[in-house]
Amino acid sequence: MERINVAVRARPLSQEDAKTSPWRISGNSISTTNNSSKFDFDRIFGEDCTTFQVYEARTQEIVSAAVRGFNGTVFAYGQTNSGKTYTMRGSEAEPGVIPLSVRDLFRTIQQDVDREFLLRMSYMEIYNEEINDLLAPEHRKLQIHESIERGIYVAGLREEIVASPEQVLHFMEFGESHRHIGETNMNLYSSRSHTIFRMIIESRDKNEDEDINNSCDAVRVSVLNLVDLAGSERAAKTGAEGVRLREGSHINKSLMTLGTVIKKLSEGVESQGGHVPYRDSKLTRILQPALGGNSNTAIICNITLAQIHADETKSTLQFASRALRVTNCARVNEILTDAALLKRQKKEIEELRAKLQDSHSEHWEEEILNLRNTLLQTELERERIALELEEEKKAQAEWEKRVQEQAKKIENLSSMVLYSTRDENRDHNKKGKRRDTWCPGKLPQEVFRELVMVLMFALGWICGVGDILKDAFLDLYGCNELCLKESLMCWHAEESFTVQSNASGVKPMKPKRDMGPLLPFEELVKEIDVALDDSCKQDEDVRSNDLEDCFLPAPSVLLHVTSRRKVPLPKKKSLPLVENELVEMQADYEDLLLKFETQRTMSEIQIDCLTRKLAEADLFWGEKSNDYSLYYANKGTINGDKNDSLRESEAILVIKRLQEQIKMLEMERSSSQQNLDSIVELATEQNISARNKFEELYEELLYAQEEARMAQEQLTSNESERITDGGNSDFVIKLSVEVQELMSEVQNSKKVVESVSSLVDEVSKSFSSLFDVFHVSTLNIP
Ligand SMILES: Nc1ncnc2c1ncn2[C@@H]1O[C@H](COP(=O)(O)OP(=O)(O)OP(=O)(O)O)[C@@H](O)[C@H]1O
Repeated sequence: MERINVAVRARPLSQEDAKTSPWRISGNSISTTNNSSKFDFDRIFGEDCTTFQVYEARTQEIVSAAVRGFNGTVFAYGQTNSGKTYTMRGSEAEPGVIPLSVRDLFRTIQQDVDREFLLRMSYMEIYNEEINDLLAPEHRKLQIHESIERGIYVAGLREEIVASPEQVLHFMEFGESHRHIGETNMNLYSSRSHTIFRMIIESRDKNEDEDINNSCDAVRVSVLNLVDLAGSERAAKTGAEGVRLREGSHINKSLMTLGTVIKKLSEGVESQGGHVPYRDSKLTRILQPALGGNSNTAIICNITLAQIHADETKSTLQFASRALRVTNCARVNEILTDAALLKRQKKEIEELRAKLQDSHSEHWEEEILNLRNTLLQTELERERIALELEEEKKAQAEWEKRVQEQAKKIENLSSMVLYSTRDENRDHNKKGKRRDTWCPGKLPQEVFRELVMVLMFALGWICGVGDILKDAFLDLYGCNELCLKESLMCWHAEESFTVQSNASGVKPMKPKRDMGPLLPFEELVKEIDVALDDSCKQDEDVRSNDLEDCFLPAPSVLLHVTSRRKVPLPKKKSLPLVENELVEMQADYEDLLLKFETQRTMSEIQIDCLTRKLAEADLFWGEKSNDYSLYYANKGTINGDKNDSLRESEAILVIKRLQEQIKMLEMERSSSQQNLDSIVELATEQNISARNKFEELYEELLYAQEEARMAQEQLTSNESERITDGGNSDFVIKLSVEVQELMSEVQNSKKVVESVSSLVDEVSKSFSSLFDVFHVSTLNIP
């Protein structure tokens, strides 16, 4: 965007006018002497300035830009007799802007060796709102047209190809001779029309033929308008009457329209979508591109500083001030030759086709396949987790069953021990019938209980489950742990047994027994036999002491009552049943211990596994379930005896929760599946529609290609005509429009594909996040 350049040129004054001038110029400012008005411009040229200086200031640059392909317009504006024609056309003594521009134009072209130029010129006037061709005087009342290719143009206006400045000036002289000039009171040679001198500059790169694919095959076409406007005038001053009055009326009217257009543009009406009355006059209509359009524009406002023309000068300065606020947007005007246009369109079609193929549905099919694979993997993962959960549940049930069986066996064994002791009591009762004892019935039971306890503990110790058997025994017989330890101490004591009886003060009778490895079951049985034998002997001793009453000694004491080993006659008579039971017990115990050990190992492994998974589940559900966290946090305070049952409860609880999780995940997965199905369906529909669109576009492209080929053939045959009159331009324009439509359709299709792509991306992201949640949840499933 560039502002219109506005310069002011004041014509020389007579000495009298200079004395009375109300204006004062200071730099680029002009003001009235009483400071009632002040204006600033890009440049103000005083009466001493030459036309060349005016030309140099801005017009020279515009001409240079025109050679490079930018449109340019320079026009002189001002009241009549202010020096517009003097500035634009000049004289032999002082050439005006037009001849200076023409010479500069050719000079610049000659310096550009890389491009070849074709220059044409036209010269027209707008007289009484009629356009006359000054190069072809017979061409009058020409009409203004507008087309995509040429923009606004005067139809039928002659354009002479020129090759030198002299040729241009010659045609210009010819045109001037047909211009309407009339005498008024103010100007002997007053311009009665607006004249527009136009140079059309075409150029193309000289290397185009060498490199046919080079983008420089475009032709630049720029227009340079140099306009000498008729001056605004007041009939009272000019004394115009009749024809002159009518001319002045048209001049003023068109200048007023120009002023209105400049005013609207300076107010930004056009940029706000408002109406700018370009069509109200032929002048503004022809100059439309130069006013707020595609052109570098400069206005030279000619003024006179005489007192008598102060109002007109002020009006001109106001117009110039408004013009300062108008901006244009000049750009290089590149057009393509028909062949180049076809070539470029072909290239664009190839690019579009490549883009279409790039965005082919294979990509989406691949995406859908990936999504389906992901879904399948998720399904497999879910099934695997469900199977693991099922196996875990089975293992848990089996473990519970084994624990129950184990408890039942322990119970059965306990009952067997009880029955055994009962039978023993019965045997002793029988014995009691034969002889008196100090404690009939009591002693064998206690002794037997002690022995069984020791036996169980020893076996348990051997098998590594002493603690469990100890607990079972303590539960069965209600002994305290101290008692059991005492027994064990005595059983394995290194020191000689000491009789602890207060009543009899029994002395040590058994020698030291060396501390050896744990006894096998047979030796334990022997020891039991010895103990029983000793107890029987003690019975006899007690009886010999005639003790009527008895006290119940501690089992451990009774075990150590005597160390004498006698012939075990009584034992053989009293303990056959016990021996059998012991054998059975041994077998049962061994079997039980084996099973128990196996189960215990399995249980420990399962418990470890469950504990680990519970810890993971705790991590996952810790935030969601405070109750469970609290429960789990308090787990450590639970007695060791109930660890297994608690862990079992925990495992059941976790399994239930995990089952709920799985149900939720299955629901989520099902909803995800539905979403995915709908998305796949949508994507498939979009894909089909994109394919259809592609096929349609492809057919249209083929059709366009065919048309292009035909056009090329036609153009080849009419190559000579094509250069001068652009006979196929309409067809090319039509083809260009069709290609534009195709491109827009392709763009639309791309947008559809992009929208589908973004939709699939979003779904993929949501599915991915859902899968992550699912995956994290499955990590917590035992
Ligand atoms: N800067 C100047 N130096 C010398 N003479 C000038 C200058 N400007 C104008 N003149 C003289 O003033 C007279 C009027 O100038 P000119 O015809 O260019 O005015 P104009 O604005 O074109 O008038 P109109 O609008 O009536 O055609 C001419 O005789 C011209 O030589």
